[in-house]
Amino acid sequence: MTAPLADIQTEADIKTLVDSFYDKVNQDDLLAPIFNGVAHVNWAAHLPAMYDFWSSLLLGTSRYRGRPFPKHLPLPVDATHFQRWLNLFYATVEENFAGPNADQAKVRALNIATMFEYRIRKYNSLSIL
Ligand code: HEM
Repeated sequence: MTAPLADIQTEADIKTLVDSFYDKVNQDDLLAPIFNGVAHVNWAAHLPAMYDFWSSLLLGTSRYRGRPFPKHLPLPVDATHFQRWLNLFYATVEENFAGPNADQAKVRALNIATMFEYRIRKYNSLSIL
């Protein structure tokens, strides 16, 4: 029998979550070209920003002070990309963790992805008028 999974509780857990998630993103046929081909993401800077982001949301550390939405607005992404992003994120959480913070991670991701997708779609439809 395998041991039950623990919840997301420490900075090391946040790092596991973020690193495992972006490993999946980097192997994904739909998302990897956006991160690497379109946005040319500097992973050495992006990963620490994402540790801060998830640490703020899940551990209440308030370390993240950025505004993520503007970085997403110019990207060529639609609901398909956000659905894939969520699938990979949920899979990462469920492979590694279980508990209230793990559930919270999925809820926050779903809410933010839904809001980003809506705002990008709205912006793109208005700009062709
Ligand atoms: C289609 C899905 C998504 C794509 C393709 C995407 C792509 C990107 C890219 C290219 C960046 C900029 C990295 C850089 O600074 O070079 C970024 C930053 C970021 N993304 Fe996403 N993203 C997606 C969804 C999400 C979602 C759902 C969330 C939140 C749950 C999120 C949170 C962030 C945050 C916090 C940053 C850092 C912004 C900063 O530097 O302050 N992203 N993303």
